[in-house]
Amino acid sequence: MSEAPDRKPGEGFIELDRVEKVFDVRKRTGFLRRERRQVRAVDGISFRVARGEMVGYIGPNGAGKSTTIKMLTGILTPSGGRLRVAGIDPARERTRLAQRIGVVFGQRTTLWWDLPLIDSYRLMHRMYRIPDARYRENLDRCVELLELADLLDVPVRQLSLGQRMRGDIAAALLHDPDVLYLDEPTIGLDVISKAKVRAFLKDLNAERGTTVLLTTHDLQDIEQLCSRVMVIDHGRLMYDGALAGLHAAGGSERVLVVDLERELPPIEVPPARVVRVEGPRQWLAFPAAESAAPLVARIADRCPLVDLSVREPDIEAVIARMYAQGATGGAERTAS
Ligand SMILES: Nc1ncnc2c1ncn2[C@@H]1O[C@H](COP(=O)(O)OP(=O)(O)OP(=O)(O)O)[C@@H](O)[C@H]1O
Repeated sequence: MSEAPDRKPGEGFIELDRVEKVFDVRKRTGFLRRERRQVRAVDGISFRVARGEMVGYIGPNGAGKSTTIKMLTGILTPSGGRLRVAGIDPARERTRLAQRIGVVFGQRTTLWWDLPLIDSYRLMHRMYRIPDARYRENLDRCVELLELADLLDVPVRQLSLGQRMRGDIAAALLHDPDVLYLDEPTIGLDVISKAKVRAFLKDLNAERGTTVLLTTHDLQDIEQLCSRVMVIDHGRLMYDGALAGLHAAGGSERVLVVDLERELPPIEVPPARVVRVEGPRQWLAFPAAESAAPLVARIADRCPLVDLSVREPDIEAVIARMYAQGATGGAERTAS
């Protein structure tokens, strides 16, 4: 990163202090009647993210994730509280902040639909006034690591979802941002594309110290990329800590699916338990916070194993269980 840090070590690079966002919504309730209602999308959230951290920001639909990200980019102005990114107030200095942040919305593209990919990059080169040498260097690096060389002359509308996503990630990084907001970057991607995107983000964070805030419904994104996860629901921060702690708080389980050479009685490998058997295939539930490797080794030791896969719990289920157990007190950090 070329710019000097704005914050002293230990201070938050992204700082939210009791941030709120209230929307006024008007709903037609009769021929001439309209009802005014307030939606508290973000309800007093406080957190700090240090420079170089990679943090997952998760929650059910409508929890307030996108609203938070929009306030962090300056698209939306908070209704209350204090918010700073790299020492900048996003709503007041949106243009200055734009030089420091990159944003990828998985469901939308920032690329020009009808233009070849490279033309979008050339336009961004000018829009962000990126020095030529820096643009070249960043572009070459992204093209190599995101495997974009054969795609540069292809119009964006002809790219597959996975290709387009890699193109979008490169676009967000050409100006060397210190912070990257990723909103569902692996949504709809196949296993190979997901792995490529995750590997790239990991390298980016390790080599450049880019601070990453990641919104996703895919727990594997979090597991592979983030040491810390924040859970938001109804606009409030419900959990802030390690993913393992979240699993433990919700008592959530993963499922190991094993294909055996032949039909066998249910395998006994506590604490895992067989939850389903269909011919030579068995499903074993085990605590999500534990590694699958020792379990697989124990099964392979005593059964003729042909194939296996691990199914992750979905985020909604983990959060629902966390509520059911009233376990938010298990958070490693204090949630507001
Ligand atoms: N511009 C708006 N006007 C009125 N209400 C809004 C607006 N934007 C969001 N909301 C409401 O604020 C709440 C939070 O929405 P938000 O999009 O932040 O949730 P989310 O966590 O990103 O959900 P998802 O996972 O579905 O994208 C929802 O109730 C939503 O309907």
